[in-house]
Amino acid sequence: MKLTVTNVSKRYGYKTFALKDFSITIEKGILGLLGPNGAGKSTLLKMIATVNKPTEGLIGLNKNNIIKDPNYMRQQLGFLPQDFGVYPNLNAVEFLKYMAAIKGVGGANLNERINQLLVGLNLTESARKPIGSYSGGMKQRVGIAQALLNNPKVVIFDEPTVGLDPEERVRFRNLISDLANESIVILSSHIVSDIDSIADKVAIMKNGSLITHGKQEDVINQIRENVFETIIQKPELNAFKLKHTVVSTARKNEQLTVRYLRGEPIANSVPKKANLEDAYLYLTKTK
Ligand SMILES: Nc1ncnc2c1ncn2[C@@H]1O[C@H](COP(=O)(O)OP(=O)(O)OP(=O)(O)O)[C@@H](O)[C@H]1O
Repeated sequence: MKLTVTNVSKRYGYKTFALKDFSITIEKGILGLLGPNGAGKSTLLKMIATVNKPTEGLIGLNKNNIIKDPNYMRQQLGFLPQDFGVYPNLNAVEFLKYMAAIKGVGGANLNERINQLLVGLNLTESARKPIGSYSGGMKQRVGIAQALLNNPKVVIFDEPTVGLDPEERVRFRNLISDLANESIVILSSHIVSDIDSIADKVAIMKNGSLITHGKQEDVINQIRENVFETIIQKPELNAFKLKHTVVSTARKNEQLTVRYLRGEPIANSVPKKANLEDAYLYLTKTK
């Protein structure tokens, strides 16, 4: 399995470039796609999922041009779009059967597959209730289930963990880590903690461009000497933020322990081991 995005641009109207000359090669495993709002993540994922077309460039799957032959991708694709909608009057089982029919998934194993997904996503108790009565997180889990119905070889989740509580996030991680042995799994988020414990590789985007792409440890290594901690007085925080990118603050009485990314080094700072959150902020905010 090899997905290649080559010099892809997407322009909306005359001026807005959602994606600019974007290239990436994606192989089996989990890729975390990170970027702030408007970076172009959804635009990229929709084009890979063949529901939007590039203005320029090529997208290929195993050397097949999927812009010309979208069905090659569609046959092996599972997609959870960001704005996924459900039919509120159907229950989860009915909805999954409906989606299976549309995708052309059938056969003797369908009921068993639906059952597996309902168990894997903790939906069995509510499976016979109309989806309209579900919480946002439950609807999202139905969306995840429909993406996995056809045992896809390319799985695209656009912001899959939106609305999921911590326990469900863990469940989601377990579910997709098995998939990654055989498939390309791409998940987008602007929340680093959704990605760092799960993704083999990460790609960081900003303003329609790829800033970096690689194994997590290699991306983190790029900024390894730029993370510091220091203690300041609470009223100093705003002035401090003008000079430095602050990753986090912890309050201790009137003092703050501040984790920050180096602009200019300041006295009494202690170097810290960088993590993916630091790298993401460094690469998207300080450049
Ligand atoms: N249909 C459209 N028409 C015009 N502009 C669009 C359209 N879709 C996206 N854009 C613009 O393209 C840019 C990238 O949007 P996109 O939704 O791909 O970003 P994103 O990284 O997914 O952001 P978010 O995290 O907010 O979902 C934004 O400036 C957005 O306003």
